[in-house]
Amino acid sequence: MRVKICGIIQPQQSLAIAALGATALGFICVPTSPRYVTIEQIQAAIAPLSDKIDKIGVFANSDITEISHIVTTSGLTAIQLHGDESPEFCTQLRQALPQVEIIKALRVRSLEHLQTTNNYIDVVDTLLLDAYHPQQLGGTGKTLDWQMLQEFKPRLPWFLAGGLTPDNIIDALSKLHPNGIDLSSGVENSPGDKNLDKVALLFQRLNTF
Ligand SMILES: O=C(O)c1ccccc1N[C@@H]1O[C@H](COP(=O)(O)O)[C@@H](O)[C@H]1O
Repeated sequence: MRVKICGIIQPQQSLAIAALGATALGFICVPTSPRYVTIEQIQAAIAPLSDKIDKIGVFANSDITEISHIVTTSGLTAIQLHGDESPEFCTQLRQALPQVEIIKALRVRSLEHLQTTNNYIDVVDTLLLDAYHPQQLGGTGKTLDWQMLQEFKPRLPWFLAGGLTPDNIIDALSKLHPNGIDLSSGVENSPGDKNLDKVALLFQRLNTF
């Protein structure tokens, strides 16, 4: 299972989190986020990492020129689209960056809204489900209604996100079977400052599951 730790700012934490077992690290490229990182910060955080670690840039409603510039200059290997990007936008992004994994995040508002993931099946590689928050785009610590996801079995691999912590992860995985999990605020001291003890506890619990 893929394990993504998102919202990393400090280069030394990226290496430590990869060493603890993360398969993917996420970097927030959304300027309004308290976890926002510049291209230079991403380069510094990525430099010591092995090629086996996925380096995912998180964007929300950015244009293709900007995404392409950040991805190609920073060394990111995947793009997470966390805004209101349409399937047509994803198709155009794929044409611009054919080698890069595209992950479409959906901030799920309802069971009906969840069905919109069907529109992305042919145009992205991976789906990600996060909780809806009326004021914030992500990193909210809010959990999804896991019961609502019981029947979610898309044709694409998917990440479960939204309010996951070392304390609720086993409960989540006993109810749902995502291909990956994504944690941010549930393993940090303050926005962007990850708590390495919580990350270690997460992997300890995952290893016994
Ligand atoms: O973390 C942020 O600040 C952020 C800002 C804008 C878009 C997405 C963001 N983070 C994403 O939020 C989810 C879940 O976070 P949490 O575990 O509930 O804190 C995750 O996919 C992050 O990539």
